[in-house]
Amino acid sequence: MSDGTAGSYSGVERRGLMFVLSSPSGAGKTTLSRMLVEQMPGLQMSVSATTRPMRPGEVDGRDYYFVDRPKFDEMVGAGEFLEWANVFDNRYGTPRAPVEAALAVGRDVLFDIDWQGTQQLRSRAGSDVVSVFILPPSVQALEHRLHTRAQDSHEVIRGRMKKAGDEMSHFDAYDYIVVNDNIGVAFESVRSILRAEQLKRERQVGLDAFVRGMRQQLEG
Ligand SMILES: Nc1nc2c(ncn2[C@@H]2O[C@H](COP(=O)(O)OP(=O)(O)O)[C@@H](O)[C@H]2O)c(=O)[nH]1
Ligand SMILES: Nc1ncnc2c1ncn2[C@@H]1O[C@H](COP(=O)(O)OP(=O)(O)O)[C@@H](O)[C@H]1O
Repeated sequence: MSDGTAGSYSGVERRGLMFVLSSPSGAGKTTLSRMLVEQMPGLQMSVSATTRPMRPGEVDGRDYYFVDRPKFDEMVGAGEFLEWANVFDNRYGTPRAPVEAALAVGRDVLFDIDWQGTQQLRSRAGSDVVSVFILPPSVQALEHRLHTRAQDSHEVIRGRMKKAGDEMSHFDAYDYIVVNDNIGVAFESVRSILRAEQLKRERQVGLDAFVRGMRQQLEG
């Protein structure tokens, strides 16, 4: 089935993009990421490595690669990360190889990373990066969501609420801002952003040849 880009008609691949979602903890990026991967064909989630403990229900290799600090540092030393950062006293990094493999075949990659990682990706990949910052509708809603997720201790939640303001202060470095109040509305916004970015002229490699071919047919 065609995805509606010229590439899928002419046989020329579309240029893959790097789609980044960031937000303060609890604003909904994991939920939105899962919905996107389920509903957008060809979108691949980047699975990060982290030194933080696994939460109930998380699966190693699906949600994160859970590694200890020496292993993480070894990966840093071997240049295995596209970017990495310290977040909430733990380390998080994006493994380079799967991202490069996906982009090489024109697939889009979805990243759930913080503002520091987004900045690093942007400085490496420039206009191939599209970034969206997710805001909660209110501080009360954010705190409520962290408690109802029920996966972190009260102390951890307090720490994350304290850092939410810092994370939010970086909203102005992002291309798009979505307030996640109603999840269906927020999802539709994020999905539309991705779809529009996929259709950007500069991402559709081979348009010249495609249009030239049709013009020749019309003239001949
Ligand atoms: N720079 C960077 N940040 C990451 C990476 N993976 C996750 N994060 C960020 O680390 C923060 C904490 O993530 P997590 O422990 O899963 O908590 P949650 O945001 O409450 O679900 C979030 O802001 C994530 O976006 C990564 O590979 N690199
Ligand atoms: N729009 C929303 N309305 C109500 N609850 C939400 C909404 N979006 C996400 N949640 C819930 O809030 C909690 C935190 O969401 P999550 O996606 O884990 O956030 P993050 O990945 O940004 O930390 C989860 O329990 C999730 O089900």
